[in-house]
Amino acid sequence: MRSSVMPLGPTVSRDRVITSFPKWYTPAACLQLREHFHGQVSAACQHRNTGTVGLKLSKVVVVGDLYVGKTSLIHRFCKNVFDRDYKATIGVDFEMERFEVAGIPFSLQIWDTAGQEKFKCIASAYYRGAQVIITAFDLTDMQTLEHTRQWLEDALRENEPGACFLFLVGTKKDLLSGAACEQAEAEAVCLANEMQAEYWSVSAKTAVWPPWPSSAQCCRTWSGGAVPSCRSATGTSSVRAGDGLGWGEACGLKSASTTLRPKTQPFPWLVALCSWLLAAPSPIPLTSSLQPPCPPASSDAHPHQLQVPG
Ligand SMILES: Nc1nc2c(ncn2[C@@H]2O[C@H](COP(=O)(O)OP(=O)(O)OP(=O)(O)O)[C@@H](O)[C@H]2O)c(=O)[nH]1
Repeated sequence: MRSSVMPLGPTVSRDRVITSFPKWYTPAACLQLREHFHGQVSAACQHRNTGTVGLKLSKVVVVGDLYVGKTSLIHRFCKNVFDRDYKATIGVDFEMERFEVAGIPFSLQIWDTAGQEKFKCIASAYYRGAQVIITAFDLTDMQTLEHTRQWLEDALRENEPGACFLFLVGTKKDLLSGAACEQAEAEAVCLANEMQAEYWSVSAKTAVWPPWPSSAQCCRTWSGGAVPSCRSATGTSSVRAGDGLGWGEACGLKSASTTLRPKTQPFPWLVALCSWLLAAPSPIPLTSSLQPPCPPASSDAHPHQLQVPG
């Protein structure tokens, strides 16, 4: 994983100061548990001794079919605007966002790539050096979900194996509801598990986060990096924890009655992304964050919840 040191810049805006990480979108859609944070990172955050983890700049590349809403997503996040008119991205575009995550100055360099075939050649030149690949698809057009495999494959080809954190993001959540939405999300969660990506459904239009999608209660069995299997389930008993490799641990499924807490952060999935990046900062090799995992702070550990003293 590559990372660069940034010069100290202006202070970040208040909504970019993150002191606790959000819960998963669904348990089945999440890969990262609190105990997966490297012990050194947790300790640095707890003591606000960020010198040990450094200032971070991370490159995020957003890929996916044309018209799925990549630009809209980024614009909502960076500028808090939504444009109903479609303007195709020509080649690539990029935005920079500064954060303070758990006391650590942190910058995301977000690359918006064109979905149109004719620009693919230009866009793919920018895949290299990504720490995060976000593969986006349109929840109302399941063909775009099928195409995410190819987009991801292309983006991964330009990067070192195992060097990127992956997200699968379903867009235009506001246009879909009920059974159709549940079906689309269930399929997407399965694919995300296969890709070893974290899944989120989002809407750039409403920026509102949906209630708990009960149909997405997929169980995940994961054994030491093998491709996970995925199937519907209503309970928790069939979940088998991974073999101690950290990322592979099953996701603490709760019963179908569990409800997603209300939105507390405008873009929890991007905050989740920060938490991933923070979990394995560059001075600490990624592999060392896998074993041994640092002990959970409490028995009800869940993803993205590294609390920092206020
Ligand atoms: N209702 C709704 N429409 C959306 C949403 N996100 C994007 N759109 C619309 O979908 C169209 C395409 O959005 P873009 O963000 O330009 O899509 P893109 O993936 O960047 O497209 P390319 O640049 O060609 O790759 C636009 O008309 C947007 O207004 C959403 O969350 N809800």
